[in-house]
Amino acid sequence: MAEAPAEPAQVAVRGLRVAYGGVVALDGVDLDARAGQVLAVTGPSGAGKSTLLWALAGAARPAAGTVTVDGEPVADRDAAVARGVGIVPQGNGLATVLTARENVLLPLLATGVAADDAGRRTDAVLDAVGLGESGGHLVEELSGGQQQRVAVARGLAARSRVLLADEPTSELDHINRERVLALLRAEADRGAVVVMATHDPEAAEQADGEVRLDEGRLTVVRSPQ
Ligand SMILES: Nc1ncnc2c1ncn2[C@@H]1O[C@H](COP(=O)(O)OP(=O)(O)OP(=O)(O)O)[C@@H](O)[C@H]1O
Repeated sequence: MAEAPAEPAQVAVRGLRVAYGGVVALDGVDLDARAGQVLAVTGPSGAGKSTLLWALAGAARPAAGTVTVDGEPVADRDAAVARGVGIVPQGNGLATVLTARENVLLPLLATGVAADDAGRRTDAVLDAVGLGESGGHLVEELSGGQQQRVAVARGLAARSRVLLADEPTSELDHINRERVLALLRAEADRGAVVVMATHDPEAAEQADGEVRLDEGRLTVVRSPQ
């Protein structure tokens, strides 16, 4: 994997339009997201939140406009990964026939992290999400909320410069939601750009800023302080 620069990331979206056939998912979206801040993306179902996150992750091809990280266009997923952009996808994207620990560990090994470091990181993030005792369980044996926390752990383990989290608390009880929000806050404090799509008004409230999508159009609800 190309080594991502150590400096804080700058994310900029300009005039972004993404369409799936005749369905316009994003239309003329402008956005800046800064290191050290958690930005919430809210809006009704189908408004374009996941599409925006995938565009930031280099996995949605714009019909118009640009997504840049550090001023460089994010043309595809490889380019995004090279700039240190990671995503916790909606629905978790875990391999259900692997253990929780393997789901966190294997991507680290695949990106060249040394085995002992990868093992330590994996155990630390599973502990952080409250799953230190469950690492050996197959994902398919875990509850939906436990699976969601494994996906968050996997996102944390990557130590991304830009961490995108799509509904990371949707399956969680109060205690675990607060735990995950605190971990996302810690990622921002570490210097990451954190962008979180959420339906949860209380989660959005805890973010530094909030933008809302409605039928693919973005408005700023609260500018980051
Ligand atoms: N792969 C796809 N093919 C066709 N249309 C799609 C595809 N993905 C999303 N869409 C459409 O694009 C629009 C935006 O979808 P998106 O998933 O980005 O919304 P969302 O705000 O994340 O919704 P939710 O809150 O329900 O997850 C919707 O009209 C959706 O039906």
